[in-house]
Amino acid sequence: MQMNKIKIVISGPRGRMGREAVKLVEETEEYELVAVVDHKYEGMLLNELDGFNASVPIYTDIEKCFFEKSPDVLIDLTTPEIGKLHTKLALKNGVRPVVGTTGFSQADLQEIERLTDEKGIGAIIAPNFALGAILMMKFSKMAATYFQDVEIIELHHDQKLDAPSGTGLKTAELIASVRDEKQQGHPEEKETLSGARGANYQGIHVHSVRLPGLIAHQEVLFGGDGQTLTIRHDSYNRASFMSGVKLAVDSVMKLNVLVYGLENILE
Ligand SMILES: NC(=O)C1=CN([C@@H]2O[C@H](COP(=O)(O)OP(=O)(O)OC[C@H]3O[C@@H](n4cnc5c(N)ncnc54)[C@H](OP(=O)(O)O)[C@@H]3O)[C@@H](O)[C@H]2O)C=CC1
Ligand SMILES: O=C(O)C1=N[C@H](C(=O)O)C[C@H](O)C1
Repeated sequence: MQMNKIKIVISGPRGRMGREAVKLVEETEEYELVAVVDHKYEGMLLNELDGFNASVPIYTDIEKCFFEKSPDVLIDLTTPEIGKLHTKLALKNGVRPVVGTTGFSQADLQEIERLTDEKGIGAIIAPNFALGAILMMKFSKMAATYFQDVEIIELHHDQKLDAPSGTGLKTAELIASVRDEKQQGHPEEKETLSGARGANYQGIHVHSVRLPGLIAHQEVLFGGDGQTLTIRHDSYNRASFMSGVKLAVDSVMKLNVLVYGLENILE
């Protein structure tokens, strides 16, 4: 009996994450890569570019791609502005988005949720696909019920466009959901150098480090009476994100709502 494959379009295939996602889709028997979306190379085949084997068309017009290829799922790994646009266009065209792209605001998430509800199809926005990072966030939320004082340090490569990272922000949101807002540090503390205390999400300070040599890392530091607890996760390559991409693609086919964060579907 012939299996119905999940038809997938990847947006941002030449990027650091996009290349890994192309490999994942090619290597997964139940998936079919039907096209890719880029902002250049219209009309070419992906395997005409260095480092690719897949003989699928490259589109620069995502709606034309959806119309001609009727995919089930869009995997978006682009930039904050393009990722938002692609997610909305996917939903408007009945395609289920799996979004790794970060830099979405609360207003963006609300608009996307409104679209999923209107269309009755699922979407997944995952600030981090790495299993260990999802556990780091879950453990941090758990620890925050015992330790109210916490600071987040996220560390990334220096080509990253958004700060704080999607993971840093999501971690702050999860912690804030289980603790009362509080001001940390001395009530009269003053920054003598602007930004010294980092960004502030409901009293949680988030510090963003950008350096060559790094990939994706985060420490969540909790302080209590005479003790600290540090929860740390490190991604040393982009393959670390791919089992989460697969989980998201498989899950989105069964959803009819927006899921923001893989912690909501990880069993
Ligand atoms: N959720 C997760 O687990 C992870 C999320 N990310 C996020 O994924 C996103 C991509 O990261 P990364 O791969 O490192 O970034 P890259 O910069 O390596 O890749 C982005 C790609 O998108 C391309 N692009 C730009 N505009 C368009 C467009 N209009 N249509 C299609 N493609 C376009 C870029 O092309 P060009 O280079 O020519 O501009 C580039 O090839 C980021 O938002 C990052 O934060 C990253 C890692 C893990
Ligand atoms: O840009 C990256 O590289 C990453 N982005 C995501 C984020 O903003 O949290 C996930 C991971 O940290 C890598």
